[in-house]
Amino acid sequence: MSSIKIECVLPENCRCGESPVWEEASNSLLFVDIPAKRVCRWNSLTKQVQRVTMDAPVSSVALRQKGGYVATSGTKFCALNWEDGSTVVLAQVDQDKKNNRFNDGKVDPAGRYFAGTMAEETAPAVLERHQGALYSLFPNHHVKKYFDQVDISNGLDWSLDHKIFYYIDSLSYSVDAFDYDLQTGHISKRRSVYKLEKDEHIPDGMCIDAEGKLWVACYNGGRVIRLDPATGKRLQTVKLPVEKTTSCCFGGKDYSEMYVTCARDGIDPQGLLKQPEAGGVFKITGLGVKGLAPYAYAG
Ligand SMILES: O=C(O)[C@H](O)[C@@H](O)[C@H](O)[C@H](O)CO
Ligand SMILES: [Zn+2]
Repeated sequence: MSSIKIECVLPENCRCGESPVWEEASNSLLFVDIPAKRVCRWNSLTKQVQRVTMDAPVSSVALRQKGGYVATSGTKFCALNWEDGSTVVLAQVDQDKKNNRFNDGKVDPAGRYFAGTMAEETAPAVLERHQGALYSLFPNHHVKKYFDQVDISNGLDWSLDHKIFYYIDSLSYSVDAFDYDLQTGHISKRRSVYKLEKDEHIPDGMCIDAEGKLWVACYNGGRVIRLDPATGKRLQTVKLPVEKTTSCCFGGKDYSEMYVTCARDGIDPQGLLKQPEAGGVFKITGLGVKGLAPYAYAG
């Protein structure tokens, strides 16, 4: 039996931390603080954080094969030059929906950048429904729209054989799967693989491990859960000392550590006394399972 250890490695006080991504080349964790319009890079060796502020809420960040990063900011897919903080717009979506912004995003095994949108929230999980859509940015900067009517587009990842795309629309309280065609980037045959239980609250960010099991961060549930998408069973629950856990990824040596982001917004002063580390970045060790390296955008 492995012994699980959970520690807050960075007390960043994120209003809404999200999109943790491990960058092996720099031994760093990238993540965003959405309403703070900030992309952060925490060096796990020096413990130093670098921060770049963008001009709109930034909801996800990903590696780029050419160097630097890509990010979703407002309703734009952008390239981000880390050295000088400059951005270049690669594409824009939802131009007819002024109140929309991107939410979670991730690069697929072929180098396409997937990300979905949502209406801006007036409070956590309070928003105009069915305004979002799911998109991907191809390496040639062409945008493909998959479907709309999304409430809160959230966690996403691909199966180890690249034949399944897993996806969360938070307010459906479901983790869904689609057949995936890696060659074309097409998805089909949507089905649910897991419905959240009441005390698990809202499914948010998600990542797959090296055994093909899914890890889902439960917003308001203060936990990450491990699911077997083949059987629809929950295999494990790992509780954290903060309630608004938003997303998770594997990183560190051989991707044997899990990093979890969380939010501080929406917790009253009384609540913050009980969870002073809300908005920090957490590291979980001793899970006994590894993750995968993130893919980098190919455009
Ligand atoms: O982290 C995200 O993905 C959203 O942008 C957040 O706002 C929360 O998920 C949401 O409030 C709960 O559903
Ligand atoms: Zn999210």
